[in-house]
Amino acid sequence: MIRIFKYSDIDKSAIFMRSEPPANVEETVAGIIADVHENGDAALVRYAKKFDGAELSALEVTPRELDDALKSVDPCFLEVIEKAAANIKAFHRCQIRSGFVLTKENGVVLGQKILPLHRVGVYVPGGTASYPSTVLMNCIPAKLAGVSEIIVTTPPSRDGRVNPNILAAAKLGGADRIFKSGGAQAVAALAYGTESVPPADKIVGPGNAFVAEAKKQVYGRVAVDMIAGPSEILVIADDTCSAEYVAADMLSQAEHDVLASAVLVTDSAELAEKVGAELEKQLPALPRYDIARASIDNNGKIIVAENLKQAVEISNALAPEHLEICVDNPFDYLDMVRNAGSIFLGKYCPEALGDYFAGPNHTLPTLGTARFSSPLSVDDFVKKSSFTYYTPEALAGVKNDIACFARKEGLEAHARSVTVRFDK
Ligand SMILES: NC(=O)c1ccc[n+]([C@@H]2O[C@H](COP(=O)([O-])OP(=O)(O)OC[C@H]3O[C@@H](n4cnc5c(N)ncnc54)[C@H](O)[C@@H]3O)[C@@H](O)[C@H]2O)c1
Ligand SMILES: N[C@H](CO)Cc1c[nH]c[nH+]1
Ligand SMILES: [Zn+2]
Repeated sequence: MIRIFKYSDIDKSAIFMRSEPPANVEETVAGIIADVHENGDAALVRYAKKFDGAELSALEVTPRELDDALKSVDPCFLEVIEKAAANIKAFHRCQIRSGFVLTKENGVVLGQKILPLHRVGVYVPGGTASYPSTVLMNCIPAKLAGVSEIIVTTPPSRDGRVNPNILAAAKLGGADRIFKSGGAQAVAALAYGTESVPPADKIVGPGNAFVAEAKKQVYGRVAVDMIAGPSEILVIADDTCSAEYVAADMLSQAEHDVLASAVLVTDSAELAEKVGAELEKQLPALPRYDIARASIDNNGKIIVAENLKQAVEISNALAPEHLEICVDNPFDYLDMVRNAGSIFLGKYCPEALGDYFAGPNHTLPTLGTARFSSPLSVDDFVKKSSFTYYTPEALAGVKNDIACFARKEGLEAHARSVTVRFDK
């Protein structure tokens, strides 16, 4: 049963506490990373057996496997992912930035170049569900940025294959190579490289607590996008909302993971009770009942606030991955939102729209990291270089300033590297 809190009456730490990851996740992940670093492919094959129940003879998906899989995919599904891909492309195309050049009258030229990353690893979750949508959400912005090589890695199913729908999305999204490896071991392979898996410059994509922890641990050796861990939804709703819709939206994220979190913040004690009852009504019909049940019981919350302004403040403090503002005038509240990965406005904007179709990215910061992280975007797949050009006359005009600055730092060689050009 979900817990209902009255905001004014309770200890705030109970509200702001996040779900605890499994015990020893840090040590487990550190051990797996060290093993993959040392033993390469052999460790990946061993973990595929241990965690995914798959006996692998090769780690990479072959062109033949890809072709066979594509033939087996439902043609209606192919049409759907093509429509979704078009929406995702249209949205992310607006994120493409070009460099700039600043020229001054004295001949100085300054500028910034934007360069795509060379090789990117995309983690596609596949433990308890399969996520072709994640393939599109990660490969499309990488492609638009101009990444040269996109490596997808995802857990194999027990028969040693990759779900054909994932392969179809990988083909559509422009993935260059696909590997059968999941969890912390896949992240380690992308960070260090193995005999089969080439090391990536950056690892992107969401995953469970093991994947999120592994990305934290390899950060520095490679770049990572963000902590995109177990899914979260926070719904702000008033008494004009349908309890049925609100409960359905909460369950849509609860079903991802026992560690997922679904929260309702409302100014109506009546809606709070109704949504609590509605969750109980809808839960038993879900095929992923056990996961959603555990998520709602352990991490679900309904918070009754004094008014909707306070509801937005509570949401800002929680910094959820997804925020739904289910009221009649949602745009009235948009400016007050400070921390949220992706915001869904109005009563006909269930979060699943964003998971699959609308266009904005669904790889989003979790665990309160929306305070400082952004949704995955084209920006994640580029880096910048700046450039500077000075004429002799322009350098002469600033030589004394630079020499003065360098000497104040005690760096005589810096000063001389400028003045030497004018010593004769
Ligand atoms: N934040 C986002 O943008 C976003 C998007 C999509 C999905 N998600 C999240 O991705 C996650 C998907 O999780 P999943 O589990 O289905 O797939 P997953 O691919 O993330 O994890 C499966 C792998 O976890 C590893 N693992 C499982 N138990 C382990 C253990 N005890 N010790 C070591 N490793 C272990 C195994 O290697 C397994 O292959 C969910 O939490 C979902 O909420 C987040
Ligand atoms: N809600 C997930 C992000 O937290 C994304 C997703 C993919 N498929 C379904 N949902
Ligand atoms: Zn989802």
